[in-house]
Amino acid sequence: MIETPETTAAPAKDKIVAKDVNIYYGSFQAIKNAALSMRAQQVTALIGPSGCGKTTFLRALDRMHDLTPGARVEGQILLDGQDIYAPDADPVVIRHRIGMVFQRPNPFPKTIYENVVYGPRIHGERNKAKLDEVCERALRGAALWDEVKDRLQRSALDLSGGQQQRMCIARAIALDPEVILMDEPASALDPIATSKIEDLIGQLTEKFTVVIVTHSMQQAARISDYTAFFHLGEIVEVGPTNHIFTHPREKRTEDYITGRFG
Ligand SMILES: Nc1ncnc2c1ncn2[C@@H]1O[C@H](COP(=O)(O)OP(=O)(O)OP(=O)(O)O)[C@@H](O)[C@H]1O
Repeated sequence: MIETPETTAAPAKDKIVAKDVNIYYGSFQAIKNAALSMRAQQVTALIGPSGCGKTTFLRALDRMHDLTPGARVEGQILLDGQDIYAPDADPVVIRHRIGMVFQRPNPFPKTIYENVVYGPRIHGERNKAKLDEVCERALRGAALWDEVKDRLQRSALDLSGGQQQRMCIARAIALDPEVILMDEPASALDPIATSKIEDLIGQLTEKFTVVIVTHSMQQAARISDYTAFFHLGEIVEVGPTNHIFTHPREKRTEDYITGRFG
């Protein structure tokens, strides 16, 4: 067979694949039969109206529901083909490979340095030179090094909200994860700090796979490669972001992106 350029081009590899995922809080079903492939070193945005299940789905991707009383996840979530819910899968290892950044910056009441090296320290790293190197690399990766390099021993609580959020991203990077999950990481920030976070997310895909929940369709359009539209616990439509925003297949997606509901 003569191969066309389409068949020879290497498709982006799937990093996380969710199959037939159902998530319950007690008897309430928050996610229904969700299926989604999240490509390696791409940004996948999860959008949809409030309460549609975006955060619930995101938290399933690193087994955070293990910590929620009454929550139950059914189905498969494959990380590089391995089910993270398999009986022999270790949640500690999974959370090492998949980092999470929350909606509000959550610095610990410690120095900037201690915040960033927190993960490597609790995983047993004691070597000061190694920790210094991790700290610098993570802060550079989070585009914060130049702003804080002269005050690493000052309290992280003295940083601005936007700096705190980039420091939280540095704290996630310090563990050298493969995937970074972000739950509306810029929603508590002003437009300038938001724009810095958005620029940073673009740079993160040089190394990491990013999955981000956002309320802002403009933000999803600016920063993501793929977009999944959630509604009432279902993934209604998923595709390349420019396609979803210009040629949605489903009426519900079109109604949402044109502002008819949500
Ligand atoms: N811990 C919980 N216990 C019970 N129900 C919950 C819990 N967390 C979320 N829910 C419910 O699950 C549904 C989905 O919530 P979720 O937070 O995932 O939505 P969302 O799309 O992220 O919303 P938002 O955009 O407002 O943050 C909602 O009906 C919510 O009330």
